[in-house]
Amino acid sequence: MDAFLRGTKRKSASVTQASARDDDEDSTEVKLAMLASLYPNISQEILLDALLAKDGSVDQAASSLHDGQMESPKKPRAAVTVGSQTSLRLFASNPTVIEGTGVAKKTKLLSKKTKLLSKKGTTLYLYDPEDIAEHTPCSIIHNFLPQEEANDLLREMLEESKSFERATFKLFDNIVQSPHTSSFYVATDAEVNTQKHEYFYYGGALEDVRRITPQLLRVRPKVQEAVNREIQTRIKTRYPDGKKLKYQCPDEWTPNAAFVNCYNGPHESVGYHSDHLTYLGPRAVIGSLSLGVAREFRVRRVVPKDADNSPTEDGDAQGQISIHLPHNSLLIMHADMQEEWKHSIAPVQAIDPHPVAGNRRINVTYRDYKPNFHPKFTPSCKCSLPAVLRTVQRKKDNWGKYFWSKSRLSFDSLVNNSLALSDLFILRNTKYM
Ligand SMILES: O=C(O)CCC(=O)C(=O)O
Ligand SMILES: [Fe+2]
Repeated sequence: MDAFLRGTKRKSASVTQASARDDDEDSTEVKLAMLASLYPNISQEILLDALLAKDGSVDQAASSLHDGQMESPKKPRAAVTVGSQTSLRLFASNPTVIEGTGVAKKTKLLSKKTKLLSKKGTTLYLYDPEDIAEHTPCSIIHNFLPQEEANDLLREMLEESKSFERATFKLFDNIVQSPHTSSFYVATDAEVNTQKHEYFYYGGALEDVRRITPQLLRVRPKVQEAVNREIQTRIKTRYPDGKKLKYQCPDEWTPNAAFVNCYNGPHESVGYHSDHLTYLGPRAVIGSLSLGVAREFRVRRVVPKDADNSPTEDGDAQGQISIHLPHNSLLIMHADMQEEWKHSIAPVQAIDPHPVAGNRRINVTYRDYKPNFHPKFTPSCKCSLPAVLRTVQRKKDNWGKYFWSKSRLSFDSLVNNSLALSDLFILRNTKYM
């Protein structure tokens, strides 16, 4: 397997296209990039296995690789196919697999009351919208658009993606490239200009910002309507007392920007991350439309640790869940996703080609950039670079609190660079309470 992050020694190169993802101290992508720069000849898959085996510790993974403890996996990993659901039986404490295994058949996998558990070190595969809503902070709508509309958007984005580039960011002296290509779309020329000159993503400005295309525009109100409906359902059915979460914006979700990702072939991917909150604000909701080749969207909860570094819940709470994302499905990442979970698109050995897209998957993430998180309100750190809005994910003390952190041009220690640790944004966003 090709290394999916390429570390190229280019000391003087500037960061050309940063990412909208929040590659924080615990980002798998950054850790993999560090390992890849230490072991450029070892495949991404082995590096990932080493990281997982050492609970995400780069140091320990590096020494196990150095000592030759990690071997190439003997068996290739399974391809993403739309076939039968088998894994769920391993995880459900009282599984009731009722019917159906085919591509198009709706498979009712669990009775509603069944307790579903993911296990540390294994992956729980979910296909059914009810299961997904129950066990993750996401909901999914299959066959979201009329078929022709989905294909029109897919064709348009396949054409656009011919000129997409890999996001790059700087890691030590290396320029690291993202393992897929992307571009960013906003509504007006003025917004294109503002995005290029005022917004700041992971140490750099976006160079490739485009005006929204006819098909992206056509689909946008449908996404808006569906996402707002799903938000209300989520609030009523899942949140404590049927009330929105603390800090969740009460206003209608209004998509005004879209990141579009293209994954060309089975090895293109994106590592575990949470999305940047700096311009979306706390409790961000994202509408993510998948087109073309079906891929797996993997999610896992981030369980905070005590002061003595022991997890506050048993390890299984962090088990990986895989959500199947077929062509024309709309996944909604709800308000508890970016703060408490991480997500990724895993590389696979093989894919089922799509009749229109061939080996490509297009993903459109519609986002609501909030006016009161405009860059003019973003505080700067001492070195006068704009700060980044983050939440405390790992430590039980202060867990869930928001803070403005120094933006890292290189891989610094996040904690030492924090500007403040407080609910400070509330000062100007009281309605979020
Ligand atoms: O491709 C996907 O489904 C996810 C993309 C993603 O996580 C992102 O753009 O931040
Ligand atoms: Fe993301």
